[in-house]
Amino acid sequence: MPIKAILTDIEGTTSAVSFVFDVLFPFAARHLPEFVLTHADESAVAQQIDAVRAESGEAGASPERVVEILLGWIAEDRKATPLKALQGMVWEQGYRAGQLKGHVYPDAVEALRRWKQEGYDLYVYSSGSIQAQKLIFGCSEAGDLTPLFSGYFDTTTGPKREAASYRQIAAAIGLPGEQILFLSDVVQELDAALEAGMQTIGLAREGGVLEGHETVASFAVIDLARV
Ligand SMILES: CSCCC(=O)C(=O)COP(=O)(O)O
Ligand SMILES: [Mg+2]
Repeated sequence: MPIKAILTDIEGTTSAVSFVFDVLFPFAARHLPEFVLTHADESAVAQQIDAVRAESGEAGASPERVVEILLGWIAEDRKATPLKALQGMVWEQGYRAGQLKGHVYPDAVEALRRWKQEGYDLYVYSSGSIQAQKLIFGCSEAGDLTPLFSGYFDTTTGPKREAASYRQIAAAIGLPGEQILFLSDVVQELDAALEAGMQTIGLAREGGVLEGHETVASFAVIDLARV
């Protein structure tokens, strides 16, 4: 069956790992403490603080202790849903103030635009929150790319290394897995998507092979007719 939709990862796939690690994460680490302490009583933030307490097992953690936990999670690149939600809120301030501009590889911008024009539906699945996904593409160096996308998925659907998450995404998109092509730089994510019946292509931007998956270094060489 032909591919009808493309589901793409962000970090290491459409966008440089260095942008996430050297720009986004340090920005969040710098601004998150004041953001959390200032907005702790607002419901959207309070809800995430409670989720940090639940996930860390520290039910009575003060807001200051919650900030310490969050900074530890940033340092270890933990894909914790409440951290990702709070990072998205902090990054929004940076993007709106013009301090951040989303990095998207030019080959990814070109291919995504072409695929959309050819009639493919495009979706995003990242550990970054849906808010953060809309920001990186909406405030990108190439302009607002959000009109290209038909939907966004994050860890509220499930972890990226579990097949069940991809089954749920296929059901939400309304297509059988075999008509969805998943792009990622992480072999465990590709394995999980394959197990759920999706087609896969690995992105190895520095070269190399993602074992068990067709691997390319750029979106420019992906030929959807051959998938
Ligand atoms: C949405 S940009 C921020 C990316 C992020 O926080 C992250 O953890 C990257 O995860 P990905 O699943 O895109 O590799
Ligand atoms: Mg990735």
